[in-house]
Amino acid sequence: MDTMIGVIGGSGIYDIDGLQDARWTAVDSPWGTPSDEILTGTLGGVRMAFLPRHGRGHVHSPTTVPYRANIDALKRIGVTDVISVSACGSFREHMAPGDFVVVDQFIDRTFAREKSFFGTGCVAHVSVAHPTCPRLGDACFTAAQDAGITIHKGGTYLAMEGPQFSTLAESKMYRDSWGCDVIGMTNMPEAKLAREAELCYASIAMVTDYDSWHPDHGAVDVSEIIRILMGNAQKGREMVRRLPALLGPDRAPCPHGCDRALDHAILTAPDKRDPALLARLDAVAGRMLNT
Ligand SMILES: CSC[C@H]1O[C@H](OP(=O)(O)O)[C@H](O)[C@@H]1O
Ligand SMILES: Nc1ncnc2[nH]cnc12
Repeated sequence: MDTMIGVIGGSGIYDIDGLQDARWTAVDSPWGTPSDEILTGTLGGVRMAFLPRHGRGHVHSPTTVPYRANIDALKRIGVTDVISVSACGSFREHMAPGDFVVVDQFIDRTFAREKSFFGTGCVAHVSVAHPTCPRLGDACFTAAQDAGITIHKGGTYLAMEGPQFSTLAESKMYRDSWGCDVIGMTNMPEAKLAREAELCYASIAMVTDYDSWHPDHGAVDVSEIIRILMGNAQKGREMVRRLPALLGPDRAPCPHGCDRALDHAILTAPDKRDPALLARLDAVAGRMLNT
């Protein structure tokens, strides 16, 4: 199978550079309109796809990002591996603004979003015990180190609904009681949906601030976030540029089974399945439903 690296760019990242044969293409999805057109091309002989999570011009809020359409559209055009790059606040002194974190766990506190491709007429339960792909995360870690970025391996991301930042009490609870390392508003349900779509998913959190717990930093200040974000975005592009050489054009099955997540997940009996839902699942779950 050919590798196709899909990059979902968060706040501050609305394109990537260096792609050969770059073109923005509208992709139709039965799950709605994706956040924007998708920028496709090749980098070092590997096919690439880039989707700005909030759309060019930052149109979608964390709540209204069309997460299902985005993941479906990426899978539909052949993406095999998804790298999410996101701005985040930090709960750890040593994860400083400007640093990157390879996220490997999440606590999902979002509540106003569609979180599954499945439902009445085709019920499925996938495991998200290990919600990210270590193979992909390791490649990002190496790429970032090669680019001279300070990057931390492993971290728990608290996904909040937003759009407001946390209260001081919430910030302290997430840090002290819940053991979270970083906080953002978008990686859930994105990571869960990627797993349902059998896509390898790695999340790189780019620290912009210390949220509100830090005694020396006080409240989160968007103008300061934007300033840090500009530097982070350039570093994020440097990391992405190095990924094709590390992942290569030929893709073996994922050693962690991300691409087989649906093997034992679908519960609804074949004769009870809703044809309309099955039709919408053509890209996400076609491997399981067309047999
Ligand atoms: C710009 S501050 C808040 C905003 O930034 C993050 O977005 P993304 O995860 O897409 O980089 C955060 O989750 C909030 O949506
Ligand atoms: N402190 C914070 N909380 C939530 N999302 C963020 N994105 C960037 N900084 C953040």
